[in-house]
Amino acid sequence: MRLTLLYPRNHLNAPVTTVYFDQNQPQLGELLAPYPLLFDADAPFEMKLIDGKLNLLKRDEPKLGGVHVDFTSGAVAHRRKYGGGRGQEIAKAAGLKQGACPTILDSTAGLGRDAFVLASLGCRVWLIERHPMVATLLADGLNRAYADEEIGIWMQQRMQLLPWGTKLTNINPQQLPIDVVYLDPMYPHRDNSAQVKKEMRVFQHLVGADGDAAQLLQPALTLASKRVVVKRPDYAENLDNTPPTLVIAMKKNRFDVYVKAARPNEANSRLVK
Ligand SMILES: C[S@@+](CC[C@H](N)C(=O)[O-])C[C@H]1O[C@@H](n2cnc3c(N)ncnc32)[C@H](O)[C@@H]1O
Repeated sequence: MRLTLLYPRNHLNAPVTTVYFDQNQPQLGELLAPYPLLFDADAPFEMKLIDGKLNLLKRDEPKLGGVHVDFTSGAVAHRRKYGGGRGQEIAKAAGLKQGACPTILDSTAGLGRDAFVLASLGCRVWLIERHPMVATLLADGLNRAYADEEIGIWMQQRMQLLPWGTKLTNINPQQLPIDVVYLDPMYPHRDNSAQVKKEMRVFQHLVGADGDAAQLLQPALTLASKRVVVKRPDYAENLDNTPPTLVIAMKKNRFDVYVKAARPNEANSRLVK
C-alpha cells in the first residue's frame, strides 16, 4: 500500500482517514487541507471535483455515483420552497412555534440537510461534524451556498460549520449560547436492499454506526438552554435509554424531544402525531 502524507495537519491527534484523490488539483488540495486526510492509492473512497462540486465516490461501486452537498438545487432546495415550512415535524421538534427562532447546535451535522431546513426557517444553526470526509463535503456545500445569489446572504448569517475537531463538550455557553441541541447519530440500518438510497449506502460504508452516540445526550442536555432533539429510526431505543419528554412520530423516524425544565420520565412522555 502506498501512503503519502500530504499535509502535516493532524495536530488534534485524531485518527487520520485515507482517501484517494488527484494530488495535482490545487483547488482540491485547498478544500482538503484543514482535515486529517491522507492520500492512499488503495483507499476505498475517492474525493473528486465534478462540475465544481466536491464529490465522494465509492470506488468499487462506481454506479452509485458521487455524493455531494448542494443547498442551492435538487431535493434540499425543493424542500425549502415547498416543504411545509414550520408545519414540518422537525420545526415542531425544535420548538419553532409562534415565530420563535432558537439558536441551534447540530452536533451530528452529516450532510447538513436537517440543519438547512432549520436555517431556512430562520434559525441560527452551528454545525459540528467529526468525520473528516463528511466535514469536507459539508464545508464545500456551504462555501458554494454562501456565494449563491438567492440564499447566500442568509446562509452566511445563519449556518456555520464549527472548526474541525470542535466537540459538543468543548462549547462554552457563555461564548456560544445554545437554545437547542440537535442530534441525529447514525444507527445500524435494517434495510440493506438495493433500494437504500445511494447516499445512505455510501454513508453506511464510510461512517458506520455511531456506537458512542449515547455519550452525547447528557452534555447536550447540559449545554442546551431549552431542549434537545434526537432523531431516531422508529425501531431504535431511546438514546442513552433516557425517555424523552415528548415524541414526534413520522413514517420511518421519530423525534425524541427532551425539554429542559420538564422532568423526562415515562409517566409524562407524550406521543405527538
Ligand atoms: C445520520 S448523519 C446526520 C445526517 C444529518 N442530520 C443530515 O441531515 O444530513 C450522522 C453524522 O453525525 C456524525 N457524528 C456522529 N457522532 C458525532 C460526534 N460525536 N461529533 C460530531 N459528529 C458526529 C457522523 O460522522 C455522521 O456524519
